[in-house]
Amino acid sequence: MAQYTRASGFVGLITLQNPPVNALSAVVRQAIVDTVKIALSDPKVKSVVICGQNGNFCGGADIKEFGGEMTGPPLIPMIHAIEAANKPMVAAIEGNALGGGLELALGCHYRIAHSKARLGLPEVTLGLLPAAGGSQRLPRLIGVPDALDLITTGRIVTAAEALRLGIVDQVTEHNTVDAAVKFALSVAGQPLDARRISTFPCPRPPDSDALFEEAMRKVRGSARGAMAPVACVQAVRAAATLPYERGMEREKELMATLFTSGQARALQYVFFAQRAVGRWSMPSGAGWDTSKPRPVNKAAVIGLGTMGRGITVALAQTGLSVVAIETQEKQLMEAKQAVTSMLERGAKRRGAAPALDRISYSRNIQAVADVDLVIEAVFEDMALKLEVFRQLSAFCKPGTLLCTNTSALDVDELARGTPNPELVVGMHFFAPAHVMKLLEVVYGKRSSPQAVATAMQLGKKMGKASVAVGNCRGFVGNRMLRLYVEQAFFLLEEGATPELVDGALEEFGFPMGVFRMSDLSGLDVGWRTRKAAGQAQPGEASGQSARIRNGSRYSPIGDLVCEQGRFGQKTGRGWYQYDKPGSRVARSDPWLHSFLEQYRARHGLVARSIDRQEVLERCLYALVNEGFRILEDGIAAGPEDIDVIYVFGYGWPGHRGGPMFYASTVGLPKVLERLEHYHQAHPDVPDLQPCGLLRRLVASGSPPVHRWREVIKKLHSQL
Ligand SMILES: C[C@H](O)[C@H](C)C(=O)SCCNC(=O)CCNC(=O)[C@H](O)C(C)(C)COP(=O)([O-])OP(=O)([O-])OC[C@H]1O[C@@H](n2cnc3c(N)ncnc32)[C@H](O)[C@@H]1OP(=O)([O-])[O-]
Repeated sequence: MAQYTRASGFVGLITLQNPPVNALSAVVRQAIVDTVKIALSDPKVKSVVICGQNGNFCGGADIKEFGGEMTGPPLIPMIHAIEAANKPMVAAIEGNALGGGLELALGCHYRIAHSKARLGLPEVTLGLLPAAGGSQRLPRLIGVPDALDLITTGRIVTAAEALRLGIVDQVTEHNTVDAAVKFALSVAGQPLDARRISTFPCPRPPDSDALFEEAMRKVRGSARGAMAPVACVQAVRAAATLPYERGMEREKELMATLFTSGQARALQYVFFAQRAVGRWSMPSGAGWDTSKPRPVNKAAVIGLGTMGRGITVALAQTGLSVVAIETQEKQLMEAKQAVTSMLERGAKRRGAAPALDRISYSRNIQAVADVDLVIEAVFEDMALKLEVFRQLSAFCKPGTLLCTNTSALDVDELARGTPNPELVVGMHFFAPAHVMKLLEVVYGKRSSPQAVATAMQLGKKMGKASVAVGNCRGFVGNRMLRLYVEQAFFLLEEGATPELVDGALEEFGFPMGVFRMSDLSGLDVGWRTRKAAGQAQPGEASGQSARIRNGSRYSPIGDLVCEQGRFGQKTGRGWYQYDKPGSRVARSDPWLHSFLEQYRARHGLVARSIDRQEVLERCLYALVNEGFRILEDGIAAGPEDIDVIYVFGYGWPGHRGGPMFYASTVGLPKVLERLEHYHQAHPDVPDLQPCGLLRRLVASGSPPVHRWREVIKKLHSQL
């Protein structure tokens, strides 16, 4: 819908009305076409202002329409008609002007933005490109380098930066529509040819071929197989090398290759999955719409190691007051310095003032007396955490939420150590905590829905993709990861190399394969977990028993490599070798290859040729299978929860949609058949046995992923 009114007697005012973001649905597009016609034929009207209802200009094309047949007037001619208008068309931009919304504004002759407005062409994040003239008009307006940056990254800019770039003509602190109407009156009757961006020559940067080759090299390097960033470079290149009409044809061609691609569907699934996880629920039935969060005005962080420092920064950047507590003087001073420089760097990037004054530091745990929520981030040791929770329960005011950043310990056991277990939840951040977008909010058996609601709301405030999950060993992310790593170890036993396994996973789209990632995070981290679980046993046992734990196959390869002091980048040796400790460039290590041959010989294992397909199937299907078990156990409410966790916390390529979405694109019957095949080949690996829920979904005709929640709900209601 779009409403037409007159403002100040001579200005036609077109207001987009499609809450919550005024997306350009078919109905809205038709209404724009109609109201623009009315305004241009209204003799009283000298100029026209286009704005959005509810302080939001326009969130772009209606993504919900992409899955179906496109109806209604197309965007491109609609915007052309606005640009060709014989009366000044002024866009009054409040809130968001994104994608087709910014393209609509670029079709106008002038753009007035509120200082809090956000502008951008994020289509690439949806597996698309700006296909309503954005890839042709933006380079003509702001130049190729800045347009390339915005279009290939999908970066959203503030009004201040948009003014500096030349995207908008004016920024106002006051009512934007009033300012736009006043401006529209001031330009009434002025010539417009010089304001029609599509007629602008596109400034050709010196040596533009080199610039585009460099841009292409860069996006291919970071895209990890994603098609859209590459198409975005090609579209902007068309703007720099072709006349506008031919550039628009090229834009259309490129968009056609993307629009129906699996990658675009996967990224749009991730977009809606991110919104779906915000509508969280617990097995009790309580959820986002029935649980009111408690207000959090002041928070505390206990333990200022790497995680504690990142969490302190993430909290302070929300505008909250934070008490940062570390009992050791030296660590406290070091942490203060680290937090200060992280805040200053972040503020510089955002062009804002660092929130240094929001943080107070203390060595005394009693400083938590007036906070609303505490996040504990001390060393991963149950006895230590229980002691901290005991003290917190003594010093915190009634009702203070006690959150733990543990990544592996039992949240219920921690809660049992306090007088109010209903106030205890896990807030599992990912390193670096002020950068990584994922937050697992872990509810225990006694956690109150209000505690979960509060943690989820705080997560959203920190800009996190927050996912509510049940308490179990490894929660969701790490629980699935164990199966993925285990298969990688087994593949080494059977003849693969770290290079082969990592090559297959990186070709799939992961930023790093399992062994390069292990070298980065430190092999000793996993070793400590395996030792704590009683799996890793010292020394080199030989024979079958060395490779069996609790009746199942176990690979001691990782333990044996650690016993050599090879912990990865930090020791300069791990699965790969590095020039020196701390360096990041991995090189194949002949020592590791001969170690693998000797290991196989000692255990009577014969290496066989393994291809990339088998690597993918074993590592990814084992992880997916555990995902189905997690859904079966009710630890995660739906596939979207698992997929958001893996895309925003474990480097799963967004253009593959996440593990559960990926399984649905491969086809559940295929995943089931392959798991049965590998379980038959490896009967000593019970985790390869297909999960009952997977069998059930296949038996019920493999419904599309967005319908799995129903099947799961029915399954749980029958239990
Ligand atoms: C031709 C052209 O070149 C191409 C092809 C395009 O234009 S492609 C499209 C390009 N546009 C985008 O990429 C912008 C996408 N949107 C956002 O980034 C954010 O939404 C937001 C604008 C910054 C607001 O954030 P928010 O945190 O305030 O609210 P929300 O929870 O996110 O959103 C509130 C509700 O609105 C829904 N929604 C948001 N944007 C939408 C859109 N463009 N289409 C359809 N629904 C949308 C969203 O699913 C949610 O629904 P529900 O969950 O309540 O049912």
